[in-house]
Amino acid sequence: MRQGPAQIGEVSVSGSAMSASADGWALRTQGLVKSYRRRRGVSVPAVDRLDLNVPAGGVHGFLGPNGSGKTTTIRMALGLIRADAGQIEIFGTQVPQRLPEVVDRVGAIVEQPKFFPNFSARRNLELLATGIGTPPAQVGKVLEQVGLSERARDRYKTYSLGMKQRLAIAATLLKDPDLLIFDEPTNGLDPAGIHAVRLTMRQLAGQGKTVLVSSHILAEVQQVADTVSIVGQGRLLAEGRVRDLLASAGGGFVVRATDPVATGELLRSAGFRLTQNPDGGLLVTLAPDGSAVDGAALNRFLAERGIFAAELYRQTDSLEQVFLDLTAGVALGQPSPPAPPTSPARPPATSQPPGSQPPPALPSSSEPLR
Ligand SMILES: Nc1ncnc2c1ncn2[C@@H]1O[C@H](COP(=O)(O)OP(=O)(O)OP(=O)(O)O)[C@@H](O)[C@H]1O
Repeated sequence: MRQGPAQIGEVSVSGSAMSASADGWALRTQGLVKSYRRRRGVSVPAVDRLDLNVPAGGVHGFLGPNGSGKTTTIRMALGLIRADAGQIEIFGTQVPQRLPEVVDRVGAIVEQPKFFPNFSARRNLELLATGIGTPPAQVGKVLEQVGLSERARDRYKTYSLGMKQRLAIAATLLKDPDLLIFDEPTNGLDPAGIHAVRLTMRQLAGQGKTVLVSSHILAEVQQVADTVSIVGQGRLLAEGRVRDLLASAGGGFVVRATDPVATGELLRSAGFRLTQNPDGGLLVTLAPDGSAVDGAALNRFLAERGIFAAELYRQTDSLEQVFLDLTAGVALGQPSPPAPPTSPARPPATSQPPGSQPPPALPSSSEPLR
């Protein structure tokens, strides 16, 4: 980082300068760049001058559409691939240069880990624990932490997808890390599985850990994250507390119809922007002309096509809407909007466990947000 660790946190919060220890941040990147070479030798940036600030403690959502550079960023932070430029710190320690110093404080699921299908969950974890020199007693503890104690003796191959994912989380907990990095942990899970993983993430945060969770489903992470970084095309679009970002959102309309698939297709083909509402129904966030949705016009549009919504109501709280506002009118796959001005970081005042205090402020969301 440009600032040495001692300066990290020399910031102004509510008008008063305060300093935070380097541990005030779990992970930070500055000017991070990674390009991949495509056919004909053209280099395309997957991560583009990314400044990421993940406060220590709490759940931090790393959000953005498919292909926005989340996995690439995570892989660089874990030393799995090399950055072209920029810097990364984990708990104030520069990585990958000094990764061995912090590696034990980090647990990550980037791809589905391999477990032996015919071994029980407990046996699989015992093998892993032996491999990394963790006391076997830790196995029972991590199974308890992810709510798998009851099924620990069942064979891995009999596990549901959600249980497999929770076992993967348990594996990352064996080292009792301070920072957990989960790349799209709810991919492919049913609502019950998603709920269980969410609950696990909240519980881990409650124990003072930092959970960095990436997802392309903004609405889903909105329910579990204290703070988020929203990226688009490799660049930071917004960062801050979820509640601050939501306060800036324009909202949309939720439509509940008897045939949500057909209704969704109809709306999409007419040019409406929509997404799945986390509590059910379709969340229509933008009218075909890119303007805010007019509830009466939406109702009329549906009725004229023989669709009578069982419910249609205004929904104001949506990170999806924040994202759409930030990329206003710029369709995904188009050039990204200019990067937000780099504002000085606002790290937590202390490194207390997050469960005991509200999430710390992040770089001002008022800068990148309108
Ligand atoms: N090994 C690779 N070689 C070439 N291009 C790559 C490679 N890995 C990723 N990319 C490209 O880099 C961009 C960012 O991909 P990345 O997987 O980091 O995005 P993501 O935000 O994690 O997406 P998703 O939500 O789909 O997982 C994409 O355009 C992708 O096609």
